[in-house]
Amino acid sequence: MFKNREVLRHSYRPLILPHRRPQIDSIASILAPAIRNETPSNILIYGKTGTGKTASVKYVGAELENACHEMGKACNVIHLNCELIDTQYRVLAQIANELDDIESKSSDRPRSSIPMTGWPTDQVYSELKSMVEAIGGVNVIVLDEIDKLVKKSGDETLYNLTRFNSELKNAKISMIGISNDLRFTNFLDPRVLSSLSEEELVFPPYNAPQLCDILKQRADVAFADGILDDGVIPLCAALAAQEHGDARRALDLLRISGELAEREDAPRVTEKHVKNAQQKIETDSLIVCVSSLPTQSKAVLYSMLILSEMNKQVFTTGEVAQVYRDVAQVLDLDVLTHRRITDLISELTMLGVINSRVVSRGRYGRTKEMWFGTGTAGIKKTLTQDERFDEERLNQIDTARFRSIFR
Ligand SMILES: Nc1ncnc2c1ncn2[C@@H]1O[C@H](COP(=O)(O)OP(=O)(O)OP(=O)(O)O)[C@@H](O)[C@H]1O
Repeated sequence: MFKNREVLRHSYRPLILPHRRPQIDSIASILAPAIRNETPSNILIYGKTGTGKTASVKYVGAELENACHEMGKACNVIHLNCELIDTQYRVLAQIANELDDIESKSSDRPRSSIPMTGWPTDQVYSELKSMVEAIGGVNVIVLDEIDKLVKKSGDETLYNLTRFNSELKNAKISMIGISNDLRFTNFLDPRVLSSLSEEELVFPPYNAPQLCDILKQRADVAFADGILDDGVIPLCAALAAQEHGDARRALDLLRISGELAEREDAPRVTEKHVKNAQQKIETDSLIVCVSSLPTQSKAVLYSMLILSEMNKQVFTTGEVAQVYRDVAQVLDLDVLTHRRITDLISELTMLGVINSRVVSRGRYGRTKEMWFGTGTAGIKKTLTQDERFDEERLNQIDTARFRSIFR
């Protein structure tokens, strides 16, 4: 089935990125001064998930390093993922480590010894400064998922990095921030924001024909010849285009469709495999979402499961609240107010764990009705894997009583 499955993985970096030429050209022209040993403007890049931001920045970064290398100019591009590196200390230490790795290949300068924890931040900062100064040239620091850094540690790191240039004589620093959530800019000091966003670029979502081109390019290398039915790529592209034009989702759909076909020894990948792949992705993400819920939300959800196991397809907030009180008691949780339960139900709806609608009951006012969209087996398994949802305790809930109330 597969010639090279790795090509469909997120980590694979294609040599050509269809439909990103304008964005790539913009980044390249903003970074071009590095070739003349001048400081490029800082860039803030924004776009929904899977719109090729990271891939495009890495592509231009590699081209820039090559071009500078050929012209004998010093230039380093350091790419940090702030989901993992989310404190000022780690950002500074990681930049130092990466510069070390790059430099140790081309010079016999002794390696820096900044540990990943332990030093006062001031010391890390001044060690990094002397290191950058010794290396010289232009250093482009890419802070991918920059919103995570700001959320965790505020804007101090960015403030310090933006004032770096004024303290350097022999070297230059420029920054690229990448994010799919612009709300983080509300937490930035206006001076930091204006410095970080000297240039701003927006990556629009891909539409279905564009996703088709991206998938075709990867599929040619990934799959054995003629193994994909004609409708497979257009269907993956259409489904991912509905999902805010996410190339990562499109690639996942194509890879999982192939894996499902392979597992059942099918001769070809068909549209049926794509539909099953879509369902698998949705179930998997639902399970990840349920497992990360706070305990009280899990208790509310468990109450809904009890109702659905009584063959109640649709239930109301009042019914959920009634069952919840018993669930909370057997699990030794504080019993929340009706108001809080209503809030948690709204959150579960927003997360897509349950469906709900508000219905009018004439002179009795309005009430919320809710129901599960997909099967509940995965949700139940995930909830009962939480050690606080002890089976023995849950068995103490008097479901027979509810059966008689809610008949
Ligand atoms: N134009 C493109 N051509 C080929 N592959 C692409 C293209 N755009 C994105 N991809 C692929 O889609 C996946 C996601 O892309 P990328 O990581 O660049 O998205 P992103 O916008 O940075 O997403 P996030 O905000 O979630 O980090 C990667 O595997 C990447 O190779």
